Amino acid sequence: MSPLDMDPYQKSLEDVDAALKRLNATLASYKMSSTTKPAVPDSSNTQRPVSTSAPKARTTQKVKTEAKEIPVKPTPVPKRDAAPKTKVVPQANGNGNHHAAPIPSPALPPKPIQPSNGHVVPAIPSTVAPDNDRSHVESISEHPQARPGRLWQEVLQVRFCDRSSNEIMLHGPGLAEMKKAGQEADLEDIERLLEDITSMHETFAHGIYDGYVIPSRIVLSQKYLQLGYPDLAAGEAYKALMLCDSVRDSADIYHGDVVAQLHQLIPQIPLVERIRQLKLDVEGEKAPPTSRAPGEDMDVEVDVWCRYHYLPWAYRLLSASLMFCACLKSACYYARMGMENLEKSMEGQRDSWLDDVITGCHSAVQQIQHPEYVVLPGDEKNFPELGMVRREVYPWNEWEPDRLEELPEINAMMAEVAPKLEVRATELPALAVYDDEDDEEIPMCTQLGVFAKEDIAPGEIILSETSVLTANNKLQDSLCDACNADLPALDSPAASEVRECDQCETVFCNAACLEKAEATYHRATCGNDLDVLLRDVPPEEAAESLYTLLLMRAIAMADVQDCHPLELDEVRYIWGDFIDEPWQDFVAPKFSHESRVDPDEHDKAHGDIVRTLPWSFEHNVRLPIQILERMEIDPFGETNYDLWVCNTLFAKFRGTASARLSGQKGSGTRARGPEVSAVHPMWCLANHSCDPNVTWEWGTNIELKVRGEGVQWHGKGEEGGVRLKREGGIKKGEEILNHYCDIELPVRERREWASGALGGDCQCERCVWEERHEVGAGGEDSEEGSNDDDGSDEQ
Ligand SMILES: C[S@@+](CC[C@H](N)C(=O)[O-])C[C@H]1O[C@@H](n2cnc3c(N)ncnc32)[C@H](O)[C@@H]1O
Repeated sequence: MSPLDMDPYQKSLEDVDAALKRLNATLASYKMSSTTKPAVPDSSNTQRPVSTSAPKARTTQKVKTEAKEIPVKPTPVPKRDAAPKTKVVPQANGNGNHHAAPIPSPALPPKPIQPSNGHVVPAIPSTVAPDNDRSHVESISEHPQARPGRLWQEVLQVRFCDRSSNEIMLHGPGLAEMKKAGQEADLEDIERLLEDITSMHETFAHGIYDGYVIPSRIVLSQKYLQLGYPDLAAGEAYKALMLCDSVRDSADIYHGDVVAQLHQLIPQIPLVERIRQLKLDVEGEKAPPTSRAPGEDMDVEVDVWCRYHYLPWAYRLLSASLMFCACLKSACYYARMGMENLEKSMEGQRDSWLDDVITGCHSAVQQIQHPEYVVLPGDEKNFPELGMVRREVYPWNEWEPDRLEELPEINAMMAEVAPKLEVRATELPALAVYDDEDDEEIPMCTQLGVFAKEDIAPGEIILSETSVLTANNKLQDSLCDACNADLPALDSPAASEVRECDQCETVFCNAACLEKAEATYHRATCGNDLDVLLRDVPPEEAAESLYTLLLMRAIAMADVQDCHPLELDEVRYIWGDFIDEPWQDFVAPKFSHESRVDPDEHDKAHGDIVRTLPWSFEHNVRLPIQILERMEIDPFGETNYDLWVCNTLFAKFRGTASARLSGQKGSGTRARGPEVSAVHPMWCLANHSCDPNVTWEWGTNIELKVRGEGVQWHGKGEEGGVRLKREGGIKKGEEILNHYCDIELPVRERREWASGALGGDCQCERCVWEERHEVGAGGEDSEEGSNDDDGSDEQ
């Protein structure tokens, strides 16, 4: 067959193969000559790029120090008896080239991708099933998975610097600004970005190792950033950084997979560029390769592409995204790491992005004027770390149910715990978007509420629910791990009922709780030391860590029950106080120098969308990834636990999880923040009022009890010298009104307490009246509340 008869694709493959062979020969000769040069240090030289480990030690595998790596925990041996699902848990392997036998993903038809030329081309196909040894990969024609499609081209084009001129390129190919940066965005741009994000999620979910392709993570991070999700962008950039880190460390659990993916990707980059990069590396002696084993020609390239293109992008995206999310301490930390890395690799070259991030963070700190929060301008280690991000049903979230359509299912669940109650749609003030300074009418929204199906007498318990979606941050085993009830005293008769897991000694209040735990979550957490991540935290972090512990339990439940975490009964019907703003109002973020250095511009990186979800790098990125790793769930390959899923879970837990101080009642000990928390999915459908008709109590079960009588408050008026109040008991059709705060407090304190759960200041009749009258009376609210509420609990 003459070359003219050949299919042009086949022809180009052969050309590339021939060129590769020539390249290998050239490389071999370079290597021969370079071994004679004493100036080229070996892989243990001081040029080894700094570890990207987060401010705290990263994974369960090892703690890295500057001088040496100290193994602290052997690779956990798989211990679950349940068959693995679609996930593949990477195994530590020493040489980095062998995988645990992967269970292939179910064969899903790939989604067609619309390329820019308008022709429908096949979707990015999944990577072919890996062979056991991929270190020999040298020829692109052996790897027919070269992927067509615009998106894959973007992945292939990720570049950071032009190494021939030693200059930093102004923009990576994926970070072209939207057509109308700084203005209402072009809907076509948005649609394209959303399609791309969804396609990438699908690729990560169904391609066996696609989650390990570093530039794919970078492109996804860039796309999130363009759509005003710097929180999600930070998550992807952090993952890219972890993967880059693993490339340089052959003992890292991800090393084999990441290197294998780069072996497959790099041959798809134009040969002329590959050769230029390699020649610069070999001739330049600027930054000798670090992770190459003898005879591994391809690893030279892997190292070069990682170090000069992927790693700098990961640092840029991570530090800038964290700054946009007001996590200033970690933004500075990663910007400085990025600078250090770049200076080593590129002879003192500086990156304006990273410089801007440092400037932007310092300016932001100077703007913070809080009497209780004083940070010295240069004290980066104490910069603030908590921001707010968008709280929404993400456009690609297919798990959120239409609760109005699924009312029959919800009511079937309600009937099991509260036979006299039913769930219905109701109109509520939309507090999260209401600004009472404006004095405008409060916008209303349709949500769910709980109603009586019949007349109910005072004192009756109308709902009794248990849940294993619980958490406590006490290190001592004084609570049942499943229901979080206090364990009986050792000398009490009930002590004989207490049970222990025979593998890990976790304690349960009785055999039923042990059984329930085993069936619903315990296998995922048994013996993997998850407690140490989050328990016994300082009081100021207690509430935050409880939400993360709830997240951990939800992940364990989904893993053991083999479902998506957003599908869990305990989670599915919970409303996360999402704010769905129309995309028409979205303002395309700018990525200019000004938008980075000026803190007033940082908010605009969120697309001018209302933000109500508290967010921190530690609790929303680093800890969730650590939790997954400890549960032996692959954070790169298992997309059910993506960081957007974690954000959605956090949104659902905030405002619905009940919390209490365990064992504090009358104990006389100093309060140290909430220690126990739980999500009861039916209980939390009842709305709040500061004049409630029920009280609640939480021990083993959570219970709603009908009040004997209502709260006495001035606004109810008087009749014949007697103050009026709500009658005891509940009439058929009446709404069940719970309370999310201590109703004996004055209005301002009640509002402050409940605002986290309500999304804003309570506007119930009592609050509105008391606020109005308090103002006239110099803020005094001397009214006495009913004692019917036990006041011991909080939500
Ligand atoms: C625990 S859930 C209650 C059930 C919720 N309505 C639903 O549809 O799932 C708490 C959320 O309900 C809404 N909510 C409850 N009580 C409210 C009130 N008095 N005023 C305004 N919104 C209320 C807030 O959006 C709050 O975040």
